[in-house]
Parts: sequence; structure tokens; C-alpha cells
Amino acid sequence: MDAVIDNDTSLRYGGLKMAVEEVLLKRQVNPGVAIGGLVLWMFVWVAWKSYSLRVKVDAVGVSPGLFGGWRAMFGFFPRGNDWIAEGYKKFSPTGKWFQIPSVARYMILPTSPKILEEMMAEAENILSFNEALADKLAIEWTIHPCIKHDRSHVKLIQTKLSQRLTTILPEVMDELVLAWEENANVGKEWTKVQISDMMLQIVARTTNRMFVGVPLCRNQEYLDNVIQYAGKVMMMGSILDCLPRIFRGPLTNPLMKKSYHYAIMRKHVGHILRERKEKMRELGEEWKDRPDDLIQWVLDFAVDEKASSEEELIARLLMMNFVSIHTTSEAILQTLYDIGSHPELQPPLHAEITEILSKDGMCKQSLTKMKKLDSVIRESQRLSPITTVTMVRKAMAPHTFSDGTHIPAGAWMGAPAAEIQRSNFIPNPTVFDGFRWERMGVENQSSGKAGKYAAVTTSFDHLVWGHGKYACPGRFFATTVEKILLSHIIERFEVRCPEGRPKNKLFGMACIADPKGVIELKMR
Ligand code: HEM
Repeated sequence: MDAVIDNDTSLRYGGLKMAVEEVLLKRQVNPGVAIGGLVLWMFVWVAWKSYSLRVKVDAVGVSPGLFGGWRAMFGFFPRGNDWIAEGYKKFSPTGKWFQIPSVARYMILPTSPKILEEMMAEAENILSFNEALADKLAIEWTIHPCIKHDRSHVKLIQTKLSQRLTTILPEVMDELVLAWEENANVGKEWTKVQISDMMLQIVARTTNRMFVGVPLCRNQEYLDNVIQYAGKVMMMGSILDCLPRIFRGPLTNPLMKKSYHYAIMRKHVGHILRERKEKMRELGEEWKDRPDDLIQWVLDFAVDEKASSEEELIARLLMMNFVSIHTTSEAILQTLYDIGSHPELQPPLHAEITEILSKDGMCKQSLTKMKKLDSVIRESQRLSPITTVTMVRKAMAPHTFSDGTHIPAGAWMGAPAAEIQRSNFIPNPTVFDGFRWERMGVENQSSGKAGKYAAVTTSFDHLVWGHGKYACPGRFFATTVEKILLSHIIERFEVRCPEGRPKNKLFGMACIADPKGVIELKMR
């Protein structure tokens, strides 16, 4: 299959090259002049973009001089997070905004909670979350235009997936345990485990038990395909986002072998989609016992012929895998690194988990009762969020905030989430204190505010999932999967990080758990 696609790609390249040469020959344009013109055009395009989107907000990370901002763009990946920390420290005491350069654009960051509230409340046609998300991941190219134009996948998560969470628990549990036992080979001796890749496999398989069921969720080719594709959307999306639109179409396939990944999906789910469609046609509303999985949900949510085409249905399946696998796996990895480097947390966690499971077994109520575990998960995400900037918005129209800050159409803004979460609204904010949220929950029990400190609860102080109407709709599912797997590990194993907590990799606005990090496990 790979070879076919490689041929396909080289044919496409060859075809493209010939077509370009033909046009240049016909118009008698020298190729050198054409390349020079293209470079000049790109230069003018970037200059025009920077000029039209300028805002009266202090910049951080920009060195002095005419091309300071441009030079700074290239420092964004290694230093972007340092700039945000520097800007937040400098400007948050006065509630001012600041901006940092990234390769694709400037990101404007308010520090005042009041402005964040205004930003969140603004209508989608003024400050758009969907446009920002679609641009950031070049979603029309990396996945499919239907994802941008029809947000039914969000509705599907909020309704079908959430309703199914309680009933699916035994299946998720079953798959997690099986996947863990098959991947981790740990006995009574301390055993070193490089956990990152293993966690991706386990989460992908478990998530797909819900999405596509058995046996497909255990098919290695299918799993590798959805894992690899999800990783590529993230990486290639950021590259394509930096380029003018006209380059995105021709470059997507060579960069990410999209047609190869779609072909693998067709191979594994194409026949299931066809069979289900046939049965839907045959039985219509009379088909009462239709399967309760993602494949059926995307079929049920498809409103017309185009939306129920194989291509768009596969795009939805890939999108769901993209939003769930790496995010959830990263969060589990970060929590395991924190638990392993704080051995004092393990006896109370173990006691809580064994007591609850021995009384009630694994069910939704048991997971809700695991307050210590919930607290550790929230604390881990607070200090190691998957992205250090959330609530990103793209201005679709010029907008002036209540403090007089004017934002032109096309400018981008977001909340400096990681810095807000490390600020002084809690004691010792830079220290990892695993049970702080459980204690705060107990203190606030009488006022009925205990839920305020749960891992899934968002606020302007806790932005790991975003906040407001676009907050992550998958956070209930993700936290459920996290709790099941972590409680299984803690119940059976001791965990330690012999070389200290593996350090996070900060890259632009991303915060990634060390993929080479090692933990040690020993059966209790
Ligand atoms: C620990 C795991 C996860 C983390 C940390 C996470 C985080 C986020 C964040 C930060 C956003 C953007 C919100 C904003 O910036 O305002 C988001 C959006 C989103 N997440 Fe998650 N997520 C996780 C798991 C999941 C899962 C498991 C699903 C699906 C089942 C999911 C589905 C989505 C979707 C569809 C959006 C876009 C929402 C929209 O378009 O309105 N996420 N997530």
C-alpha cells in the first residue's frame, strides 16, 4: 500500500512539475524569474499580513530593529513558552495585554480575568473559536472541509458519547485491562518501562473499543493508522497553517500521505459502513437494535447524501481519533510521572481505590468517589497542561474591548492558561500538591461547591480544557478513561521514577510529556 501511494505521490509531483513547466514554456517565463517572483510575493504577503494585523499591545520576545519581529518568529518553538511566562509576569499585575510572535502570526494574550470573560462571551461571528481551530490545524486539508463546516462531531460527543459513558464502562474496563496486560510485562521485581508509546497503544485501543468495537479495536494496522494520522494532523497542520492557502492543497498529500491513511480506513471500515447503510435503507426507523457505536452515530448524524459519503464518514472517524488519543494518553502519562515522583501519594491513593472497588466494584459511582485520584489528575493537568494557551479566538470583525484595546479582523488571541494556573489564586501555586483539590473540595462541601474543584470542572482559574461554550466536550470521557486505567495501575503496582520526574518538552505553545521518560513498576 505504501509503495502504491509513494508512486502516487511521485506521479503527482512529476505531473505537477510538468504542468508548471508547460505553463512557463507557453508563457515564455524563465523558471528563475518565476521562483524569484514567488519569493518576492511571499515576502510581500507576510509583510502585508504583519502590517494589517498590527495592534497597540506590548510585544514580548521581539528583538529591536526593523526585522526584530520576523527574527523572533523563528525563536517561537524553543522560546514561546518562556515569552508567555515573561509577559504574564510583567503585565498581569496591571491587567494589561501582551503579544508574542509565532511563525504563523502574533498571538495576543489578555491577562485580566474581566477581558477573558468578554472574550469568551463574544459571538462566534466576531471572535471565532471554530475558525481558529480550523486554521491552526489546517483542518480543511489535514482532515476534511466537512469538519470545519459541520460541527456534528461536537454534538455527537455531547449527546451520544456522554449518554453511553455509564453503560460502556464494563467494556472500557475490559479493554483497558486487556491492553495493559498485553503491553506491560511487569512482575514482582521493579521493571523499567518506557511508557509513552505503550500508553498511546492502550488509549487508542480502549477508545476504539467504544468507537468501532471488537475486533477492529484490536487490529494493529487500524490502530497504527489512527495513531499515526492523529500525530500528523497536529504536526503537518501547524506547518500548513504557516503557508498561504494556495500551497496547502498540493502539499498536504506529499507531507502526510493522506490518501494512504484514508485507504487504510476504507479497507477496515468501508465494508462496515456499506453494510450499515444498506440495513438503514432496508429497515429505516424499524431498525431498533442498531449498534451503539461511533460508526453508527456518524451515520445517524449525517444529514444528506454528501455527509453520508464514505469519505466524509471516514473524516469524522479520523477527527474523533485525533481529538481523543494523544490528548488522553498525554494526560495519563503526565499523571503517572507525577505519581511516580511523589511516592507519598501512593499509599492514600491505593487505600482509596481498594476500599471503593472492594465495596462497589468498577462503576460510574465508584469513579466519582475516587476524590484523591481526581485531585491528582487535576493537579497534574494544572501544572502540565497539553497546551499552554487555550480559548484561542480569531477576530472575524474588528472589535474593541471594554479597556479600549482594539483588535483588527484577522488577529488572534487566547488565554495564557498555564501561567494563570500557576498564579497566586492558590497557596504555593508552582508546587505540585496532589491532594490540594480534594482538601479544597472537603472544605467547600457544606457550601455545595465541592464540584468546583473536580478534574472536569473548568473556570477562569483552571483552563486546561478551555472554558465556556467551546470547552472540551470530551473531558468527561477522557477523565473516565484516565481514572479507570490509573486506578487499575495503582491498585496492582507500585510506581516510581528512579531518575526523577521526566521533564516536559515545551515547544511553541505545546507542553509534551517526555516521550523517552522511564518509570519503574513493581507488582504489589
Ligand atoms: C485529557 C484529554 C484532553 C484534553 C487535555 C483536551 C483539551 C482540549 C482543549 C484545550 C480544547 C480547546 C478548548 C479551548 O481552548 O477553549 C479541546 C477541544 C476539543 N476537544 Fe478535547 N481534550 C481532551 C480529550 C478529548 C477527548 C477524549 C475528546 C473526544 C472524545 C475531545 C474532543 C474535543 C473536541 C471535539 C474539541 C473541539 C470543541 C469544539 O469544536 O467546540 N477531547 N480539548
